[in-house]
Amino acid sequence: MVCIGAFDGLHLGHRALVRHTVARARALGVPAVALSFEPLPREFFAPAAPPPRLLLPRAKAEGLLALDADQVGLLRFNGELSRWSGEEFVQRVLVEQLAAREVWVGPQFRFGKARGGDIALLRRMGEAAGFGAHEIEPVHLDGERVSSTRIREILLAGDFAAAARLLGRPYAIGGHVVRGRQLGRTLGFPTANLRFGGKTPALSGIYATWVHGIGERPWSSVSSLGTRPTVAGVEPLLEAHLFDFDGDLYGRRIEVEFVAHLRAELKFPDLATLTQQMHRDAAQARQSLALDAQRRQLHPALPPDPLRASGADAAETTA
Ligand SMILES: Cc1cc2nc3c(=O)[nH]c(=O)nc-3n(C[C@H](O)[C@H](O)[C@H](O)COP(=O)(O)O)c2cc1C
Ligand SMILES: Nc1ncnc2c1ncn2[C@@H]1O[C@H](COP(=O)(O)OP(=O)(O)O)[C@@H](O)[C@H]1O
Repeated sequence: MVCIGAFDGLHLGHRALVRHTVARARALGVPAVALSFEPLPREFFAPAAPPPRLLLPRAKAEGLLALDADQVGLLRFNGELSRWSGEEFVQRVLVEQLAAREVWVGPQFRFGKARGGDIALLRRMGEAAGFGAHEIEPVHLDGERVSSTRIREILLAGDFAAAARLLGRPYAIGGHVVRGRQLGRTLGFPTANLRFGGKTPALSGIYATWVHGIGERPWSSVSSLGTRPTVAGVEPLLEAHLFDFDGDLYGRRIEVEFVAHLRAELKFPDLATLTQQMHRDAAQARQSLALDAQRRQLHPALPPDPLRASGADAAETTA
């Protein structure tokens, strides 16, 4: 049993597809395989200006496993794969490599050279090769289709509550804490830094955040996501300053959950001016988080996140 998709975000639509595939696999007593591509085809074709990503590759793979897929295949999307026709893709991957019994895809799924392959091709080749091909119904919320594009727009607008409803969990980015220039501590704002490995994050700015993976409870924090123009940075980084925390986080796996957008990233004339602003950001973040904590107590709306494992081994997602 195989499902295929870009799966960026693992939103409600993706989850419905994977869950359905897993249920069919269990019914037929065969393994459930979730197939995706890395880089995403759109990243491969636009290396200079890659489209923003909701989910990093590792988070995607972990998220698919957390949804009970038995195997996750991330096909390396390179020059060769990009030249395979739809027919070649079906023959080589689905028939020869995976011997699929059934293949499930989302609405409007396209594959193969020039996006020439579609559900009709899957059905035609499936009849000849002996596998079934099916498309799941699109998932709607509030009268609109759930899509990665819609979620990117909502995140950019800073509406994290709406994004959480479409994702089925709060938006978060996870990873291992790396060393930076060790400047933060001299400003009074040490920050745990996460990198994006050449991917373009879907967000930019300063945020009130909860950090998961430090203790039992989410840790209140203020985070900056951007290239740090004040210190002539280039690479995008997510930096979380944890309130009332003192300890070594290098190498630790954390997950940063976004709660509120505070402001855009700016280029300051000097570090003193940046630091003054960071104090204001911190005060604002504490306020937002206090409100968020209250709201959650009153409306514990979201179900437990299957993508968020316990503690430091949390899935790298929104994840
Ligand atoms: C709350 C907060 C707000 C920030 N805002 C900006 C900003 O507007 N512009 C900028 O260039 N860097 C900003 N930064 C990033 C700092 O430049 C960075 O944390 C500092 O250079 C320390 O870097 P280091 O972790 O490599 O030591 C911000 C960081 C935090 C924690
Ligand atoms: N309150 C805190 N918030 C975030 N990191 C902290 C905090 N206190 C100590 N640290 C540690 O300090 C490191 C960040 O210090 P910083 O001077 O910004 O160095 P770097 O440039 O390497 O990120 C973090 O990776 C973590 O190990």
